[in-house]
Amino acid sequence: MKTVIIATENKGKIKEFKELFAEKGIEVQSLLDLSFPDEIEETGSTFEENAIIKAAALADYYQKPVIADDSGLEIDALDGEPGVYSARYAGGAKNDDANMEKVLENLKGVEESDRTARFVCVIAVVIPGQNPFTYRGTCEGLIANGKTGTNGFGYDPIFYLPEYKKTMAQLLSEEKNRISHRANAIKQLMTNIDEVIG
Ligand SMILES: O=c1[nH]c(=O)c2ncn([C@@H]3O[C@H](COP(=O)(O)OP(=O)(O)OP(=O)(O)O)[C@@H](O)[C@H]3O)c2[nH]1
Ligand SMILES: [Mg+2]
Repeated sequence: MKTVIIATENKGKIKEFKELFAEKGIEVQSLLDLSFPDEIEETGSTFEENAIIKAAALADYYQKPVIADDSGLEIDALDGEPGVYSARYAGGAKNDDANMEKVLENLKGVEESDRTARFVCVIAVVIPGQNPFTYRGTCEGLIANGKTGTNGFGYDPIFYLPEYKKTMAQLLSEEKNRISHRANAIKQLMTNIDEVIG
């Protein structure tokens, strides 16, 4: 079976990458399967920069093609926050519940029509000796007034999809994997996947 290395330690992302790549008969190896020795600092100011930083760190070390996902939530009423800081919005350790509480607090009193937001997923591909390239997928929705649903990860319980009348966390994984920002970016990546898995 062909294998692709993904420079992530986020279990929610890994599950979705495994599901979406399994459909193509490709196995996924993540930072949870490898013994990469360093902590990767996400010092970029865009999803593209951070995704390239993560993929390049592993591609340099293993001398193999590597992909990475940098993603997050952009809320229009908060000028695009939490954006690249989505994982650590409430500070310190990554805590999905604290992050969602902070978003809900910051949007108190904001009317439904002004609660527009999108998930963004940028996938970077770094092949040793070549210029990196990226793919960007998005998914539009609204920030709900509270949390609903238990599937998915991150901000999914407060991300409402008017078309489905459900939050992202109420969708089955098959449904999320058809419409999500990550699914959208992976679809674009698949057009070039032979280069990445050699
Ligand atoms: O509800 C959500 N559904 C999603 O589908 C989703 N995708 C991303 N996010 C949020 O954005 C952060 C990414 O930050 P991020 O790209 O730096 O990843 P991370 O730090 O969690 O792991 P790594 O890949 O860097 O190892 C994550 O932690 C989440 O809070 C999502 N939230
Ligand atoms: Mg991260």
